[in-house]
Amino acid sequence: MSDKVRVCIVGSGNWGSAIAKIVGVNAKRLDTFEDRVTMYVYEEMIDGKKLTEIINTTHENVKYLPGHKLPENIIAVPDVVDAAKDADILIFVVPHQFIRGLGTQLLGKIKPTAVGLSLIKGFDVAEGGGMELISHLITKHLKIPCSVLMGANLAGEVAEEKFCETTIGCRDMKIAKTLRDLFQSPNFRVVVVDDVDAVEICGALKNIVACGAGFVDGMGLGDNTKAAVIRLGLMEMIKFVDVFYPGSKLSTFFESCGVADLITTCYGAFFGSCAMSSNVLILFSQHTGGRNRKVSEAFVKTGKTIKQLEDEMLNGQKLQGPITAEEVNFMLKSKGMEDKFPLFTAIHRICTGQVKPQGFLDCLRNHPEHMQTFS
Ligand SMILES: NC(=O)c1ccc[n+]([C@@H]2O[C@H](COP(=O)([O-])OP(=O)(O)OC[C@H]3O[C@@H](n4cnc5c(N)ncnc54)[C@H](O)[C@@H]3O)[C@@H](O)[C@H]2O)c1
Ligand SMILES: O=P(O)(O)OC[C@H](O)CO
Repeated sequence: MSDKVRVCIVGSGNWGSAIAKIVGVNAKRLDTFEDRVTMYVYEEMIDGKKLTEIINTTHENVKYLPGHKLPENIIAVPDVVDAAKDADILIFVVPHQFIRGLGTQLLGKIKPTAVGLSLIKGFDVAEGGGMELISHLITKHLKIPCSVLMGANLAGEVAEEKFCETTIGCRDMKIAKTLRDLFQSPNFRVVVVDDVDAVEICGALKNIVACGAGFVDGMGLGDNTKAAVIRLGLMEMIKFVDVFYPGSKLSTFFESCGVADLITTCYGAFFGSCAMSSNVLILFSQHTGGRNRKVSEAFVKTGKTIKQLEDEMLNGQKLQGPITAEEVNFMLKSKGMEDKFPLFTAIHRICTGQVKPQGFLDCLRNHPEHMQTFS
């Protein structure tokens, strides 16, 4: 790369907007980068005004990250090609179901020397029952190398500048420093590793496990049960990487993208507050944390479908866990391997109404992890 590095953020949802706060500040602060950072915004009308115009005048994404100012050098652009065509670094951060469509629009329209960085947690279903990593899909379609950034990073907390860590899985260590510098801040600490596929798979699979954690909360089971879900989920994540992407390192699962992301997504903060009314103490409590956990808890408590709850609870934000479970199941089924990943399989069946949430306990009880044999 020569001259100043130009950056484009492809996506402006909850995470895209939170990361724009950090990237915007760093691009302005560091001489290496061009100040102006473009952000592709999927255009929509909010109270009769275009979201891009609102962002460019008020510097707030009032729909997906209300209450937080974006740096003024973040420029919202409604056309993805206009936003991306001059960029040296393309940060992909859209819900994974939209990446194929955007890739098609960008084909042949970006700099051939550009590099990609995917913050997208999910998979793509390949023809014939296989699955493709989103970073591989970006490389295949756009002919650019693509690294990944995944971690225990609830967007709201990152936007509030609460301390956290993240993991960059970098394909080419020559650009590791540039990528690290673009994201690192006092409260967003970056560790770069070279085990790229495992980093990405951790980010995608933890969303399935988060649904399991939500079921446990919905059924009123305790923290011990949830810890079992997290542990069995982690074991299936490790096995998944071992079987389908052999050669990865166990240490990657101990980075922010692994165990730490599982914990933050499956727990989330529990906020309590109280008030006095007619001498009666009223307690209010609210679970925040990950959307997958939250919606899955409501799924058990209300009996509504995941789609209904996504529409009702998330104001346009998108769930990744249930569709990732479906994509993983599609592949496991086609390979006759559903029983090797019983937790992922049960979560998919519960999300799609094939099995009642109460059936999840049977899955935990009968998990192969408990079927030791002794000679
Ligand atoms: N939100 C988080 O806390 C968080 C943290 C880390 C990683 N992630 C991951 O980042 C990715 C993006 O998540 P997010 O939270 O920024 O998004 P989000 O859930 O807020 O999704 C909404 C976004 O999708 C856009 N959109 C809607 N329809 C579209 C279409 N047809 N084409 C293109 N875009 C469309 C909306 O305009 C909006 O920008 C996901 O893979 C997610 O798992 C999210
Ligand atoms: O809100 P979720 O469940 O999509 O999770 C958000 C992030 O992935 C947490 O790291």
